[in-house]
Amino acid sequence: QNRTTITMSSPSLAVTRVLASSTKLLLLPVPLRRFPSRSIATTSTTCIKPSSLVRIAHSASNLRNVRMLAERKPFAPDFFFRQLFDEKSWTYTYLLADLTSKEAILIDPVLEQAPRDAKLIQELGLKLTYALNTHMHADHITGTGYLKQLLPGTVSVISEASGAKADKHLKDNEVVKFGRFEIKGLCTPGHTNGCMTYLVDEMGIAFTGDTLLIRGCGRTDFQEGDSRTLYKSVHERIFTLPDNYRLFPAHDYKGNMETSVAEEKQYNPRLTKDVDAFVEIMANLNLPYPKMIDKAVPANRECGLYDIPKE
Ligand SMILES: N[C@@H](CCC(=O)N[C@@H](CSS)C(=O)NCC(=O)O)C(=O)O
Repeated sequence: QNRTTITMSSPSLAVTRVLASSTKLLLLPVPLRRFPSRSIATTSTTCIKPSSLVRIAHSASNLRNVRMLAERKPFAPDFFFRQLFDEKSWTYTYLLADLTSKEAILIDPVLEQAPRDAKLIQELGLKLTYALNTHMHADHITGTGYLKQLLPGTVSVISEASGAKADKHLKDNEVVKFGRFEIKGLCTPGHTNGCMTYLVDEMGIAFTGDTLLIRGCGRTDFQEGDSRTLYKSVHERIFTLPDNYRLFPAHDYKGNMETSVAEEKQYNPRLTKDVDAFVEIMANLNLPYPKMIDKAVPANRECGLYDIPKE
Protein backbone atom coordinates (compact mmCIF):
# COMPACT_ATOMS: atom_id res chain seq x y z
CA GLN A 1 0.00 0.00 0.00
CA ASN A 2 1.13 3.53 -0.82
CA ARG A 3 2.03 5.06 2.55
CA THR A 4 4.13 8.02 3.68
CA THR A 5 5.31 8.60 7.21
CA ILE A 6 6.25 12.08 8.33
CA THR A 7 6.89 14.01 11.48
CA MET A 8 5.20 17.38 11.82
CA SER A 9 8.40 19.20 12.68
CA SER A 10 8.73 20.27 9.05
CA PRO A 11 5.17 20.82 7.90
CA SER A 12 5.92 22.55 4.59
CA LEU A 13 8.19 19.71 3.47
CA ALA A 14 5.56 17.23 4.54
CA VAL A 15 2.87 19.02 2.56
CA THR A 16 5.06 19.09 -0.54
CA ARG A 17 5.66 15.38 -0.28
CA VAL A 18 2.06 14.47 0.35
CA LEU A 19 0.70 16.68 -2.40
CA ALA A 20 3.20 15.14 -4.79
CA SER A 21 2.28 11.57 -3.82
CA SER A 22 -1.44 12.31 -3.41
CA THR A 23 -1.75 9.33 -1.09
CA LYS A 24 -3.35 8.98 2.29
CA LEU A 25 -0.97 9.58 5.09
CA LEU A 26 -0.16 7.41 8.06
CA LEU A 27 0.93 9.23 11.16
CA LEU A 28 2.72 6.93 13.53
CA PRO A 29 2.94 7.50 17.26
CA VAL A 30 6.28 9.04 18.12
CA PRO A 31 7.40 9.82 21.68
CA LEU A 32 6.56 13.45 22.42
CA ARG A 33 10.10 14.28 23.51
CA ARG A 34 11.22 13.85 19.88
CA PHE A 35 9.24 16.90 18.84
CA PRO A 36 10.36 20.50 19.25
CA SER A 37 7.95 22.46 21.43
CA ARG A 38 6.05 24.01 18.52
CA SER A 39 5.40 20.76 16.67
CA ILE A 40 2.21 18.83 16.57
CA ALA A 41 2.37 15.24 17.77
CA THR A 42 -0.12 12.43 17.45
CA THR A 43 -0.53 9.87 20.17
CA SER A 44 -2.16 7.21 18.05
CA THR A 45 -1.77 5.81 14.57
CA THR A 46 -3.97 7.96 12.35
CA CYS A 47 -4.81 7.97 8.70
CA ILE A 48 -5.50 11.45 7.30
CA LYS A 49 -6.16 12.88 3.85
CA PRO A 50 -3.64 15.24 2.19
CA SER A 51 -6.16 18.11 2.29
CA SER A 52 -6.43 17.76 6.08
CA LEU A 53 -2.67 17.68 6.32
CA VAL A 54 -2.43 21.00 4.49
CA ARG A 55 -4.67 22.51 7.15
CA ILE A 56 -2.66 20.95 9.96
CA ALA A 57 0.61 22.10 8.42
CA HIS A 58 -0.66 25.65 8.07
CA SER A 59 -1.77 25.61 11.71
CA ALA A 60 1.65 24.35 12.76
CA SER A 61 3.53 27.06 10.89
CA ASN A 62 1.06 29.70 12.07
CA LEU A 63 1.92 28.87 15.67
CA ARG A 64 5.14 30.78 15.13
CA ASN A 65 3.17 33.85 14.02
CA VAL A 66 0.33 33.68 16.45
CA ARG A 67 1.05 37.13 17.88
CA MET A 68 0.62 38.64 14.43
CA LEU A 69 -2.80 37.15 14.08
CA ALA A 70 -4.02 38.45 17.40
CA GLU A 71 -7.77 38.86 17.39
CA ARG A 72 -8.90 42.08 15.76
CA LYS A 73 -11.35 44.42 17.36
CA PRO A 74 -14.47 43.90 15.25
CA PHE A 75 -16.00 47.00 13.69
CA ALA A 76 -19.19 48.09 15.47
CA PRO A 77 -22.31 47.48 13.36
CA ASP A 78 -22.95 51.23 13.22
CA PHE A 79 -19.41 52.05 12.04
CA PHE A 80 -18.85 52.56 8.31
CA PHE A 81 -15.43 52.18 6.71
CA ARG A 82 -14.46 52.50 3.06
CA GLN A 83 -10.96 52.60 1.56
CA LEU A 84 -10.75 54.54 -1.71
CA PHE A 85 -7.82 54.82 -4.11
CA ASP A 86 -6.39 57.43 -6.46
CA GLU A 87 -4.45 55.60 -9.16
CA LYS A 88 -2.45 58.67 -10.28
CA SER A 89 -0.82 59.43 -6.91
CA TRP A 90 -1.32 55.96 -5.39
CA THR A 91 -3.12 57.64 -2.50
CA TYR A 92 -5.64 55.99 -0.21
CA THR A 93 -8.54 58.10 1.01
CA TYR A 94 -10.69 56.79 3.83
CA LEU A 95 -14.37 57.43 4.38
CA LEU A 96 -15.61 56.74 7.92
CA ALA A 97 -19.10 57.31 9.24
CA ASP A 98 -21.54 56.80 12.05
CA LEU A 99 -24.43 54.97 10.37
CA THR A 100 -26.93 56.21 12.92
CA SER A 101 -26.20 59.94 12.84
CA LYS A 102 -24.93 59.69 9.20
CA GLU A 103 -22.03 61.98 10.09
CA ALA A 104 -18.98 61.14 7.99
CA ILE A 105 -15.33 62.14 7.74
CA LEU A 106 -12.77 61.76 4.98
CA ILE A 107 -9.07 61.25 5.57
CA ASP A 108 -6.63 62.39 2.88
CA PRO A 109 -8.97 63.19 0.00
CA VAL A 110 -7.33 63.95 -3.37
CA LEU A 111 -8.35 67.00 -5.44
CA GLU A 112 -9.11 65.08 -8.65
CA GLN A 113 -11.20 62.53 -6.72
CA ALA A 114 -13.30 65.09 -4.80
CA PRO A 115 -16.28 64.70 -7.20
CA ARG A 116 -16.09 60.89 -6.77
CA ASP A 117 -15.99 61.22 -2.98
CA ALA A 118 -18.81 63.78 -2.86
CA LYS A 119 -20.99 61.58 -5.10
CA LEU A 120 -20.37 58.52 -2.93
CA ILE A 121 -21.17 60.42 0.25
CA GLN A 122 -24.43 61.67 -1.26
CA GLU A 123 -25.35 58.23 -2.61
CA LEU A 124 -24.84 56.72 0.83
CA GLY A 125 -26.98 59.39 2.46
CA LEU A 126 -24.07 60.60 4.61
CA LYS A 127 -23.17 64.10 5.67
CA LEU A 128 -19.50 65.07 5.46
CA THR A 129 -18.52 66.93 8.60
CA TYR A 130 -14.71 66.90 8.52
CA ALA A 131 -12.15 66.45 5.75
CA LEU A 132 -8.84 65.67 7.43
CA ASN A 133 -5.30 65.66 6.11
CA THR A 134 -2.60 63.54 7.70
CA HIS A 135 -0.06 66.15 6.54
CA MET A 136 0.83 68.69 3.86
CA HIS A 137 1.28 66.32 0.94
CA ALA A 138 3.99 66.79 -1.69
CA ASP A 139 2.72 64.46 -4.40
CA HIS A 140 -0.88 65.58 -4.89
CA ILE A 141 -3.21 68.43 -4.01
CA THR A 142 -5.57 67.74 -1.15
CA GLY A 143 -9.27 67.50 -1.97
CA THR A 144 -10.33 69.24 1.23
CA GLY A 145 -10.68 72.71 -0.35
CA TYR A 146 -12.73 71.42 -3.28
CA LEU A 147 -14.91 69.26 -0.99
CA LYS A 148 -15.80 72.35 1.03
CA GLN A 149 -17.20 73.75 -2.23
CA LEU A 150 -18.93 70.52 -3.31
CA LEU A 151 -20.37 69.73 0.14
CA PRO A 152 -20.92 73.03 1.95
CA GLY A 153 -20.49 72.78 5.70
CA THR A 154 -17.42 70.54 5.45
CA VAL A 155 -14.70 71.58 7.89
CA SER A 156 -11.12 71.10 6.70
CA VAL A 157 -8.63 69.80 9.28
CA ILE A 158 -4.86 69.51 9.53
CA SER A 159 -2.37 69.59 12.39
CA GLU A 160 -1.35 72.87 13.93
CA ALA A 161 2.28 71.93 13.37
CA SER A 162 1.76 71.62 9.59
CA GLY A 163 1.76 75.37 9.03
CA ALA A 164 -1.03 74.89 6.45
CA LYS A 165 -4.32 76.75 6.30
CA ALA A 166 -7.47 74.87 7.34
CA ASP A 167 -10.71 75.55 9.20
CA LYS A 168 -9.55 73.53 12.18
CA HIS A 169 -6.04 72.86 13.46
CA LEU A 170 -5.39 69.89 15.73
CA LYS A 171 -2.92 69.70 18.57
CA ASP A 172 -1.41 66.44 19.78
CA ASN A 173 -4.07 64.07 21.18
CA GLU A 174 -6.92 66.33 20.11
CA VAL A 175 -10.11 64.60 19.08
CA VAL A 176 -12.68 65.21 16.36
CA LYS A 177 -16.12 63.63 16.68
CA PHE A 178 -18.34 62.15 13.97
CA GLY A 179 -21.59 60.96 15.47
CA ARG A 180 -20.80 58.76 18.44
CA PHE A 181 -17.27 58.00 17.20
CA GLU A 182 -14.13 59.96 17.70
CA ILE A 183 -10.83 60.19 15.88
CA LYS A 184 -7.70 61.34 17.68
CA GLY A 185 -4.69 63.05 16.13
CA LEU A 186 -1.26 61.91 17.32
CA CYS A 187 1.68 64.06 16.26
CA THR A 188 4.07 61.76 14.37
CA PRO A 189 6.59 64.13 12.72
CA GLY A 190 9.50 62.99 10.60
CA HIS A 191 8.23 62.86 7.00
CA THR A 192 7.03 66.44 7.59
CA ASN A 193 6.81 68.46 10.81
CA GLY A 194 3.04 68.38 10.77
CA CYS A 195 2.42 64.66 10.19
CA MET A 196 -0.41 63.20 12.25
CA THR A 197 -1.50 59.61 12.72
CA TYR A 198 -5.25 59.43 13.28
CA LEU A 199 -6.64 56.80 15.66
CA VAL A 200 -10.12 55.42 16.08
CA ASP A 201 -9.34 53.53 19.28
CA GLU A 202 -12.77 51.99 19.66
CA MET A 203 -12.31 50.19 16.30
CA GLY A 204 -8.61 49.42 16.76
CA ILE A 205 -7.54 51.28 13.62
CA ALA A 206 -4.97 53.95 12.82
CA PHE A 207 -4.34 56.05 9.70
CA THR A 208 -0.62 56.56 9.50
CA GLY A 209 -0.38 58.95 6.54
CA ASP A 210 3.18 58.86 5.19
CA THR A 211 4.76 58.26 8.60
CA LEU A 212 4.46 54.49 8.34
CA LEU A 213 3.81 52.78 5.02
CA ILE A 214 3.28 49.02 4.59
CA ARG A 215 6.78 47.52 5.02
CA GLY A 216 8.16 51.01 4.48
CA CYS A 217 7.86 54.61 5.61
CA GLY A 218 7.65 58.12 4.26
CA ARG A 219 10.81 59.58 2.81
CA THR A 220 12.68 62.22 4.77
CA ASP A 221 14.64 64.05 2.08
CA PHE A 222 12.44 67.13 1.56
CA GLN A 223 10.02 69.48 3.35
CA GLU A 224 11.07 69.14 7.00
CA GLY A 225 12.00 65.48 6.67
CA ASP A 226 14.14 64.06 9.46
CA SER A 227 14.91 60.35 9.76
CA ARG A 228 15.64 60.31 13.49
CA THR A 229 12.39 62.14 14.21
CA LEU A 230 10.42 59.72 12.04
CA TYR A 231 12.02 56.72 13.75
CA LYS A 232 11.10 58.11 17.16
CA SER A 233 7.53 58.85 16.06
CA VAL A 234 7.00 55.33 14.77
CA HIS A 235 8.65 53.58 17.71
CA GLU A 236 7.09 55.73 20.42
CA ARG A 237 3.63 56.41 19.00
CA ILE A 238 2.73 53.66 16.52
CA PHE A 239 4.67 50.58 17.62
CA THR A 240 3.39 51.18 21.16
CA LEU A 241 -0.21 50.75 20.03
CA PRO A 242 -1.74 47.31 20.65
CA ASP A 243 -0.35 44.64 18.29
CA ASN A 244 -3.74 43.97 16.76
CA TYR A 245 -4.36 47.55 15.63
CA ARG A 246 -4.99 47.67 11.89
CA LEU A 247 -2.89 50.30 10.14
CA PHE A 248 -3.95 52.16 7.01
CA PRO A 249 -1.33 54.25 5.19
CA ALA A 250 -1.76 57.20 2.82
CA HIS A 251 -0.05 55.33 -0.02
CA ASP A 252 0.98 51.96 -1.22
CA TYR A 253 2.95 51.36 -4.40
CA LYS A 254 2.75 47.56 -4.41
CA GLY A 255 -0.94 46.76 -4.14
CA ASN A 256 -1.09 46.28 -0.36
CA MET A 257 -4.05 47.78 1.42
CA GLU A 258 -3.49 47.49 5.16
CA THR A 259 -1.14 46.15 7.76
CA SER A 260 -1.00 45.82 11.55
CA VAL A 261 1.21 46.99 14.38
CA ALA A 262 2.49 43.44 14.97
CA GLU A 263 3.37 42.91 11.32
CA GLU A 264 5.29 46.15 10.96
CA LYS A 265 7.11 45.62 14.27
CA GLN A 266 8.30 42.28 12.94
CA TYR A 267 8.69 42.77 9.20
CA ASN A 268 9.20 46.45 8.36
CA PRO A 269 12.58 46.32 6.60
CA ARG A 270 13.51 49.86 7.65
CA LEU A 271 11.99 50.36 11.08
CA THR A 272 13.05 47.05 12.59
CA LYS A 273 16.66 48.26 12.31
CA ASP A 274 18.40 50.33 14.98
CA VAL A 275 18.17 54.09 14.54
CA ASP A 276 21.62 54.54 12.97
CA ALA A 277 21.00 51.82 10.41
CA PHE A 278 17.60 53.39 9.69
CA VAL A 279 19.17 56.82 9.10
CA GLU A 280 21.66 55.22 6.73
CA ILE A 281 18.89 53.46 4.78
CA MET A 282 16.88 56.66 4.49
CA ALA A 283 19.91 58.64 3.32
CA ASN A 284 20.39 56.20 0.47
CA LEU A 285 16.86 55.76 -0.90
CA ASN A 286 17.72 57.88 -3.96
CA LEU A 287 14.08 58.37 -4.90
CA PRO A 288 13.19 60.90 -7.58
CA TYR A 289 11.27 63.93 -6.26
CA PRO A 290 7.50 63.63 -6.60
CA LYS A 291 6.48 65.04 -9.96
CA MET A 292 3.86 67.35 -8.42
CA ILE A 293 5.95 68.71 -5.54
CA ASP A 294 6.33 72.28 -6.82
CA LYS A 295 2.60 72.64 -7.33
CA ALA A 296 1.30 70.44 -4.50
CA VAL A 297 3.15 71.94 -1.54
CA PRO A 298 2.12 75.58 -2.18
CA ALA A 299 -1.46 74.44 -2.94
CA ASN A 300 -1.67 72.34 0.19
CA ARG A 301 -0.36 75.19 2.29
CA GLU A 302 -3.63 76.88 1.24
CA CYS A 303 -5.68 73.76 2.12
CA GLY A 304 -5.99 72.86 -1.56
CA LEU A 305 -7.92 76.08 -2.25
CA TYR A 306 -5.84 76.70 -5.33
CA ASP A 307 -6.68 76.28 -8.96
CA ILE A 308 -9.76 74.22 -8.17
CA PRO A 309 -12.43 73.70 -10.82
CA LYS A 310 -15.14 76.38 -10.72
CA GLU A 311 -18.56 74.79 -10.22
N1 LIG B 1 6.68 58.77 -7.64
C1 LIG B 1 5.74 59.50 -6.86
C2 LIG B 1 6.26 59.81 -5.47
C3 LIG B 1 6.66 58.60 -4.69
C4 LIG B 1 7.12 59.07 -3.31
O1 LIG B 1 8.14 59.71 -3.19
N2 LIG B 1 6.32 58.77 -2.27
C5 LIG B 1 6.53 59.35 -0.98
C6 LIG B 1 5.20 59.62 -0.35
S1 LIG B 1 4.37 60.85 -1.26
S2 LIG B 1 5.44 62.46 -0.83
C7 LIG B 1 7.33 58.48 -0.05
O2 LIG B 1 7.55 58.87 1.07
N3 LIG B 1 7.82 57.34 -0.51
C8 LIG B 1 8.60 56.48 0.33
C9 LIG B 1 9.09 55.30 -0.42
O3 LIG B 1 9.89 54.57 0.16
O4 LIG B 1 8.66 55.10 -1.57
C10 LIG B 1 5.40 60.82 -7.52
O5 LIG B 1 6.12 61.26 -8.42
O6 LIG B 1 4.42 61.43 -7.05
